Amino acid sequence: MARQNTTAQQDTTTARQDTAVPPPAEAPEATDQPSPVSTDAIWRLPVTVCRITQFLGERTADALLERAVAATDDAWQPSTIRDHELVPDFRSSRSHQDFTAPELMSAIDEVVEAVEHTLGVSCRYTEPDYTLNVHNDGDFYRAHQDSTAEFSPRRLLTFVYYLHRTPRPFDGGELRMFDAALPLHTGTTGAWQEHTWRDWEPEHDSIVFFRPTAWHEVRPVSCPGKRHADSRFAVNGWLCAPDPANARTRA
Ligand SMILES: O=C(O)CCC(=O)C(=O)O
Ligand SMILES: [Fe+2]
Repeated sequence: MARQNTTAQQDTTTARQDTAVPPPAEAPEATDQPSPVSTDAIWRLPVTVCRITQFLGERTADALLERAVAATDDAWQPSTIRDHELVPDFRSSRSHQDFTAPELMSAIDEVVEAVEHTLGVSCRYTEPDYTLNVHNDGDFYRAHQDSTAEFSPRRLLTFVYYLHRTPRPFDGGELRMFDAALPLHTGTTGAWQEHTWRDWEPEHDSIVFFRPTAWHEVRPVSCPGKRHADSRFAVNGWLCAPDPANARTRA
């Protein structure tokens, strides 16, 4: 047990006692009494998020937003989860699979080394995989992980880049990042209602990076006018480990 320095310095009697050889410890009696020490302790570790604002700069971001707004109507599909399942009360938004943003990918390349160091991941030889997602009035995405041992384990780093018109034409839509709950004793992660979190604003021209195993959600969006151009736009993707199925076989 820690003791206060001041007491140790002022009280010489105590100091001498501290250095004396203690009497031999008696062997503890064997007992069937359960220990009163709680084994339900949980470490709550704030999850690390790397966030950069004004990431591409006004001109590039505004041009990207206009491209996103103008993206052809027929390529928008209701967003899916996991194995392309449609689960409207878990995820409500629309996704555009064919949207390309090479200027965003180059900018990510420029910062990825700093992000790797901060998050403790290595993205060597990874390939980006991304979609454009829009959330309009009433849309949301409930708490999930982007990768687990079973689903999409090749995703090594998540990025989400936000775009919207100014002033922000919607309310809500924060990215909620849950703190990691690490059990001292395996087998318990605590009740879901006890989890703690931090919300991040989906600010135009900002980007966040986090580990794909982190629990996160998109809070419901309120956009009463329901105009497509007033949506919360996000280019959301991952840096993925190469698919072993595509590896060249040795000659
Ligand atoms: O749009 C966001 O803030 C996050 C979206 C997300 O979590 C996802 O698409 O997996
Ligand atoms: Fe996600």
